[in-house]
Amino acid sequence: MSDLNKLTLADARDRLRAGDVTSVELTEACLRAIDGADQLNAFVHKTPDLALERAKAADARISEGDAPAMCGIPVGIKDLFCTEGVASQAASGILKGFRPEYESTVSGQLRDAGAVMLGKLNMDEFAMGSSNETSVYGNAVNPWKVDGRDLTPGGSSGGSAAAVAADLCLAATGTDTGGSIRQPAAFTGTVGIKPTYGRCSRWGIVAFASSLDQAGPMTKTVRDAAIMLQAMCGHDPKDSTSADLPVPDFESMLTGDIRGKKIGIPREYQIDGMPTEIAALWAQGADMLRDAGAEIVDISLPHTKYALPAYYVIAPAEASSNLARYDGVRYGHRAKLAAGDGITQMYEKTRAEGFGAEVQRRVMIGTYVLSAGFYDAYYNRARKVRSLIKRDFDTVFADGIDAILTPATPSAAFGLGEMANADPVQMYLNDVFTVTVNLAGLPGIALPAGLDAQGLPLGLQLIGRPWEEGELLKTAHVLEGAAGFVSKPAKWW
Ligand SMILES: NC(=O)C[C@H](N)C(=O)O
Repeated sequence: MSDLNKLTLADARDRLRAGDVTSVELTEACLRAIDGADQLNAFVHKTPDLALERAKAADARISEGDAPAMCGIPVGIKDLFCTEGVASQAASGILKGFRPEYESTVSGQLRDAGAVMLGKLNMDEFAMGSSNETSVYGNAVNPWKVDGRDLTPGGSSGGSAAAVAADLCLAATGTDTGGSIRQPAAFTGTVGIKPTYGRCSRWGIVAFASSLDQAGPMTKTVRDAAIMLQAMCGHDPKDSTSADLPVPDFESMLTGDIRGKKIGIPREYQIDGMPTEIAALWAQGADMLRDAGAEIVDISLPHTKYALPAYYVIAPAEASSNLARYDGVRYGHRAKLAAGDGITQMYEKTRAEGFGAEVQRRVMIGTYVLSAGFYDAYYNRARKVRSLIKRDFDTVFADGIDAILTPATPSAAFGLGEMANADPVQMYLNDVFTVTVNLAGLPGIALPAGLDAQGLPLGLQLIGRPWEEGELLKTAHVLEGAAGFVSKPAKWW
């Protein structure tokens, strides 16, 4: 059977359970697709032998009637997740050759549920970036193209998004610190959900900014996101911020009924220079939800404009602390030393060689804002702003708002090279609609809702109340159905 790689996760699950198809067949179809897609540079470490071994084990489980939903499903894992015995580099030169002896909790949960890892996916170095261009492996390429121009798949989970959009895997893991799941999803016509902070364990995921980082699924449909998220959630005593809360059956919540829900439209997200197509799509999204029986309410989140500067103080501050561990002693790369070099030169040379320019920039910014003379002026201030942003959301939710609708990104996918060489702040502006959600610890989902005039996908974002991913997925599912986005990129790779 050909084209099995094009199935949705839900269809594949149903067909596996019905005995229509085997995990080995699904896995082989994905491995063929991956081998034919080197130009996309999405998979940076392929594990075909391991995948086939796991697929056979999954088939055995399914035939015994012991089949959790993810059993036998071929997936890609972002290079930020530590995977036992398999290269895990966070797309950084400093982790070259690192093969963890342990598995991250989330990828371990997927493995234990029978999911089949096909390999590791490209990303921005240490998840710092919005275009995948800071990767030590070179950037992944968006399967969507216009006028023969290569486009970014977004970042940092750009390899995950490209792989799902190009049907190289049925679904992938991503992580999101300031938009890294939702922006690439929007750029590639795929679905990505960042759950509430604390929903998915961070244990074994290379840390960027620990108070913001969350894992989540990247999938072809909202239903697939519900199924995969279920398998990624749960309490983990190894992560002190992991929530000890029951995980609802997300898929069963996709009832299609959102009558009476109150959807907020925040006026501060109407930013200067927003492309008219994005403004129009946003308005259409609101109309679709209204037509489905929701009430659309204008709301205000007054501190929104301070979110981006606060994020780009807090995230680098935490990164500078987290990345201090890469010193040439414990992990990966160590610089060659000259005669007479001491430990200080070893640190300096190793870190100068091992980290790329964006990572170095963030370590320097982070160190600066945490330094004794500037701590109050920058870091503490940013933390206060963060509290105000969270309070904005608390207020609208207390007023009865169930979810908030915004654009996912301020533009469609841009050309590779277009922003990488510009002022870094231009790149940071990509996160204008997404960082508030991380700062407030809320769940947010991006889903494809239309095409721009050039034929590129555009995404909308829904932001939910804390711990209400099920309700958020329900609303997203209705919006997905109404938007009827079915386009796929034309194959050129
Ligand atoms: N990690 C993320 O969520 C991506 C964000 N654009 C950043 O560079 O911080």
